[in-house]
Amino acid sequence: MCQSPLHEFLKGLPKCEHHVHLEGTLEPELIFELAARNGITLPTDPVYTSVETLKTRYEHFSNLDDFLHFFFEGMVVLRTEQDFADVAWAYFQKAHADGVHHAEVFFDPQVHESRGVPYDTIVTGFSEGCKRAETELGLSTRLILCFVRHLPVSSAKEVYDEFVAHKHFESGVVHGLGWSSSEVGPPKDMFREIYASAAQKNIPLTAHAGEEGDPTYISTALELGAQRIDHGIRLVENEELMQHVAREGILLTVCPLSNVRLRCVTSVKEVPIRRFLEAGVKFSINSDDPAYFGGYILDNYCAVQEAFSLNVQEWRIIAENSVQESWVEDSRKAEMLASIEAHINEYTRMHTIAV
Ligand SMILES: Nc1ncnc2[nH]cnc12
Ligand SMILES: [Zn+2]
Repeated sequence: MCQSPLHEFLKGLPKCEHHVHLEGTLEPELIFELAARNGITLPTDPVYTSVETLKTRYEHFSNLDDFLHFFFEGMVVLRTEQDFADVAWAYFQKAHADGVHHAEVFFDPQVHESRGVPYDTIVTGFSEGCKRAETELGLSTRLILCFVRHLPVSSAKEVYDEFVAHKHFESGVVHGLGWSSSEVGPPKDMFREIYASAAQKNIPLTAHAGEEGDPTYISTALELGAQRIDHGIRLVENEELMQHVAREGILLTVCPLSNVRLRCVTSVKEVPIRRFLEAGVKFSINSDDPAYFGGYILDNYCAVQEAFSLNVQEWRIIAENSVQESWVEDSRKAEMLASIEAHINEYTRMHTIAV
């Protein structure tokens, strides 16, 4: 538990998570359990000797691609609909305990399909997990299908065609599209055609950009139609672009503990939280791949508090922007805004009495 006097306040603060990869919530314990259940032999690398050796290796990623190697290796244990549903359900339970009211979650079908898992198995399993979270925990959820930058565009196109053929956007099974994986290297605009087609269908679009890559990765994503930017911390390197992002109310989905583990920054203090607040840039705080980065969403909120000592008013701005920029209907936003108001009023009342 964090030492901040605001810990209880932060725990109860209604949260929206906009940046978490369901495959990144696969805890080492579950990797070993699913490997046994599915008769899968894990790599012979000694880091797979035990849960402990794997966790220790996760503490020493050298960069994004070093992490991605383990991220893609870990997810091979996901084979059946039940596996996908189980990992999602395990995440939603943790998110609920951390005060998440609404979760928008990524998944990478191209990677699973490339090892022979059918599109239907992946989407049906994950969406079972979402339905269960809605029914049993009262969470609202959104699935966001991510294209990956380390595989050929042709494989992204195949997945996009399956998504269109299944009418998964129209039926609400998949709510939006994103891109992720290696940032620097592949062409910045590799998904231009897919995003142009999706934009025509009014599908909400996001993109990982400005995590390791410079601000031109962000401007390219916006040019291609992204309405939101995942990470985006390098936005501060371009003042003009930062003003544009602030003016347009484009949300950044910031992931502080991820940035530290992947060495994009040396400590949470270097994540430009204050700069964004001062410039009026909207952002939410998220966990990215919590099973790999040492913390779920509340740990990220607490790390931000320890680094920046924000006040309740600043947390109100963050919490309200997170709701306002969620991809959810207005009635749900109104409910969550009311919960934030009630939580802050209660905290203020208790605090006033205590003083
Ligand atoms: N932090 C991250 N950046 C890019 N792609 C990812 N896929 C999972 N986590 C990611
Ligand atoms: Zn991510």
